[in-house]
Amino acid sequence: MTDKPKLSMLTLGGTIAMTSANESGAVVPRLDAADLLSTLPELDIDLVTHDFRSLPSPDIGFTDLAALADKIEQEIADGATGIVVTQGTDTIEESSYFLDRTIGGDVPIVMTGAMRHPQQAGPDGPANLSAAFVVAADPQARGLGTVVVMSDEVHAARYVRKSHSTSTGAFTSPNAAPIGHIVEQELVLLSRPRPYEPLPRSPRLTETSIGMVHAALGDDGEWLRPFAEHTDGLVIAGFGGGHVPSRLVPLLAELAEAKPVVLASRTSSGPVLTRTYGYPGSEQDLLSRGLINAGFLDPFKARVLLHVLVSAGADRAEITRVFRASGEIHVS
Ligand SMILES: NC(=O)C[C@H](N)C(=O)O
Repeated sequence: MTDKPKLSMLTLGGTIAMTSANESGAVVPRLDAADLLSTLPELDIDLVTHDFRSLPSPDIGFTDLAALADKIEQEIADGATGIVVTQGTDTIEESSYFLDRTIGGDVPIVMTGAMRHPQQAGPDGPANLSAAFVVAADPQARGLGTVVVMSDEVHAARYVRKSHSTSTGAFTSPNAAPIGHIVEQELVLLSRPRPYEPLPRSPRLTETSIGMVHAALGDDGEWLRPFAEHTDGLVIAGFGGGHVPSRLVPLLAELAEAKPVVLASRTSSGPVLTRTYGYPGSEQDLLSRGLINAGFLDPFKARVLLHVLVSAGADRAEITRVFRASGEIHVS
């Protein structure tokens, strides 16, 4: 009998696991869980490891995420009290949100990665991985859902963004703040996001296609109709509080009749408005034409959520209800 935390570690690749394959020095994913663990002091935990994928994170897709979620649920069913996932940082804000929305229960899922690869001076991977184990092993983390641990900060999956392309402090929670810190190898928890009911993962996840379009100055939207034809739903990342050029309005209204069209903001923080502006192409105009308000959800997380809902066959009323609940800021 042991009362050590029983953790499972799954590796997906990313910079944390990259080394150069030739003299060019350019790095690719090559390291496995044993390599990553060899950089840490001995851990006082019961640990099983799974080398799940070895990908740069731009290559992770919904098929990988669905398989990862299934595997994590299996690990939890087998008694894991915490899960650590390593992956590339480019898409961790999306994959963490996918896991957060589709896996229920209290077992914390802690994702981490690195901004500097192991061959650079001062690689951050070992420190991030060590911090991820601290969080996953701490009973306070039960019920937190999926979190991203980077630079000794704990970010809720629903808020976290990669906000810088190279900094080791790249991860922020623009609409909130980190929900915790790691101090002297211990978790200091500041707030707890309100738990969600898990959403179903449909087998149709892999064949669903949700498009995302950013509003841009002077865009005439000529290309939008052929683009939209190939999608099952759209996320429009509008200017400011949720605005587009007025000439796009008739087409967006037409599309919103045919498929779910979600309105987010391209600004990276702050919500889509509801009652400030009334000009053609404003938030009020678009919402009155059937676009669904993403609230505080950024366009990338809105796209993940719409993907999950559309693939599961949710109707417009259900999509609107889930977005209304998900677009709020929930901490206590
Ligand atoms: N820092 C990183 O991990 C970036 C890398 N391109 C990835 O996402 O796989």
